Amino acid sequence: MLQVALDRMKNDDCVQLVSDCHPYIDIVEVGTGVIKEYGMEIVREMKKRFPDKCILADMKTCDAGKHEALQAFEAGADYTTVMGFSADKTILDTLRVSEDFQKEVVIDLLGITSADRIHELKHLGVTAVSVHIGKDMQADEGSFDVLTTFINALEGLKISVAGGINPDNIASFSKIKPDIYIVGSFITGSKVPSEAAKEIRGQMKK
Ligand SMILES: O=C(CO)[C@H](O)[C@H](O)COP(=O)(O)O
Repeated sequence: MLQVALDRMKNDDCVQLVSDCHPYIDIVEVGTGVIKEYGMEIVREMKKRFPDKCILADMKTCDAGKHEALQAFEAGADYTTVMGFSADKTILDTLRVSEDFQKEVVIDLLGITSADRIHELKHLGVTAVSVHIGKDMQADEGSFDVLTTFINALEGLKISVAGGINPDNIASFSKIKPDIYIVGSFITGSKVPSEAAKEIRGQMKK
């Protein structure tokens, strides 16, 4: 699946971009910064406007798990994100809320460097993770080592990948056999976002 990440964008531009890229995307990610700007209202609006798409609220929760998971799911999100380094209780609380709503928690592995934590997360009941090379880490080639380090530990999990994915580097993300490619800047920063989304879709097939 292709998840388009809406980051550093205005409300109307988010709506326009999803309308333009509609045939090529499966999941709409309302980025953390966009949520900080507009609050849960933007999640509510995206679900209302695009009921046929899955909506991911990139809450990046790291504490107060129950409250933030409730916020996301009550606003209509199908997925919410929780940081992998959070306390186990935070993760368990969000998983419990997701069961009540029959929605999904995606654990963001940003900042996790040891596969041991992935085994612990599985033990807690986590089923979906995002292997994420952060915006500020993308310049450091060493940050991409996790793609190799995590391969065995990821077995059995639903995997998303993110971190500056574009047609030139998508092959290096493919080696961990992701279920979901998360693409932000390459699509949102493109002159014709629908063409960029179509191109990524083509690369995903390859
Ligand atoms: O979660 C994110 C930043 O924290 C982004 O949504 C994710 O990294 C995808 O965006 P890009 O393709 O621009 O890296």
